Amino acid sequence: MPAIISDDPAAGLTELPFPPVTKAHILNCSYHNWHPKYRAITPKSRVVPLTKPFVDYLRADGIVLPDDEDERPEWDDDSGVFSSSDNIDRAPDDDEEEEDVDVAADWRETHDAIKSVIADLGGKVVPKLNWSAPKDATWINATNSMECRSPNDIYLLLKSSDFVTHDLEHAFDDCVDSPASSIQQSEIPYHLVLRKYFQLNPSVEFRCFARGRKLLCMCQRDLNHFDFLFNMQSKLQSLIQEFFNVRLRDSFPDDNLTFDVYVPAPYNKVWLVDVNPWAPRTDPLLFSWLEILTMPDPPDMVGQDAGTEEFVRLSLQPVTDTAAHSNCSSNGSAGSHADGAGNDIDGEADSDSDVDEEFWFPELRLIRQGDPEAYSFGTPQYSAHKLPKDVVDASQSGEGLRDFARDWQNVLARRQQDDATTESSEDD
Ligand SMILES: Nc1ncnc2c1ncn2[C@@H]1O[C@H](COP(=O)(O)OP(=O)(O)OP(=O)(O)O)[C@@H](O)[C@H]1O
Repeated sequence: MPAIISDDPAAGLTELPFPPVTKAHILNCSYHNWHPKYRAITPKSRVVPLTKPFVDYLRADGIVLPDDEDERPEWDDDSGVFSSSDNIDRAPDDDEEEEDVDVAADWRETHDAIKSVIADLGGKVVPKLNWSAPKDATWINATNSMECRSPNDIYLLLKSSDFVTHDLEHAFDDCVDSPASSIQQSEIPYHLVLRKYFQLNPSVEFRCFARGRKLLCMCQRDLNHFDFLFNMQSKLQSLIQEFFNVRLRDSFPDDNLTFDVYVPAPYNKVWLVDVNPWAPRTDPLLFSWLEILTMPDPPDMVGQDAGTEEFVRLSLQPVTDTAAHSNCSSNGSAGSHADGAGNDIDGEADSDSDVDEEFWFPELRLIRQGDPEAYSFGTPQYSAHKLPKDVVDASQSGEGLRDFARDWQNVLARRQQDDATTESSEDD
């Protein structure tokens, strides 16, 4: 019987066709490893190496915050938020007198380093560990965001985040290296990344996927519909493609990677925000990994692929934003072509004379108005990581961080008691 030949690249696959994920690849995507090389194209940040006692503190159950007179937050009735206040005159309560233990005794230097970096970066920072930011724990922060003004804000976020716990406990999960031959989880050099806080516009954050040192596709990071993006699609495609070719393609140690960029107004410069592993753990957002992994290779564009010179020529061409083609939106096909003037001409046959003016761009997938992707994010993201309302209420009780930790213990104790009561009444 003749073999059945299918055009579907996914036919017959029983699992996602990822190349083996190595620890070296995971480590290459750790902020402290890639940042020194890309410092000039990354928003301002500092990296604080973490000592084992500090990492042990992050790993420990429960949230006990170090006593730091400088940063005791104060509830402001007018603004309805906590505010950091220096030298708040506050008598210790009975509990404090009893527990005169310095939580930070073994990592006071790290604590002081963090404090001084916050000051150096203007007093407001956004933290992350080697790979992950505590995006799932913003509910616990007084600002309801990742903006931190004190070391204790940072500890509270990091210790409440499942994403950070993944960095601490599961960084090498699913890596193929033999356990004996390479670095162990316990030997990972952990670093705290502190990024200078700025008002970041989520509509112009994009996740990009590069395979075999070629940019395959990209999409919005924020899963809402932004109409204006459709008018500047080809400009964004060419900017990000140029950024990748010039800045990352030949310098990143691995052939495959995903990376996040930020393209703020007036949309002529690209910033590198993050590098992520080419692995199932990285969220493909508007794509599926199967779709990305089975996407055909981008064409070898003579000239476009040759390096920076041709890209200067490309970026000097006026870009007609309004000509953005619908094929590059959320249901578009992989890749699109643009002529020398930046107009998308996907799918059109060109005359021979046009051929050397043609450029291929990776697909930029956007959320259209009414897209289901947008609907499902009507509720806050990372909702799987949210906690019960009473825990959230305790965090916002207005009495400060130390009191929150105590309130949380009370909530847990009350829940245990309730459970015990329910069980005993069921037994009856
Ligand atoms: N300097 C900054 N100021 C304000 N917000 C920032 C700053 N840097 C990053 N952010 C926000 O934090 C978000 C998360 O940052 P980042 O991408 O580094 O986290 P991550 O945990 O690696 O995310 P993912 O798991 O999606 O890869 C960014 O999408 C951005 O919106």
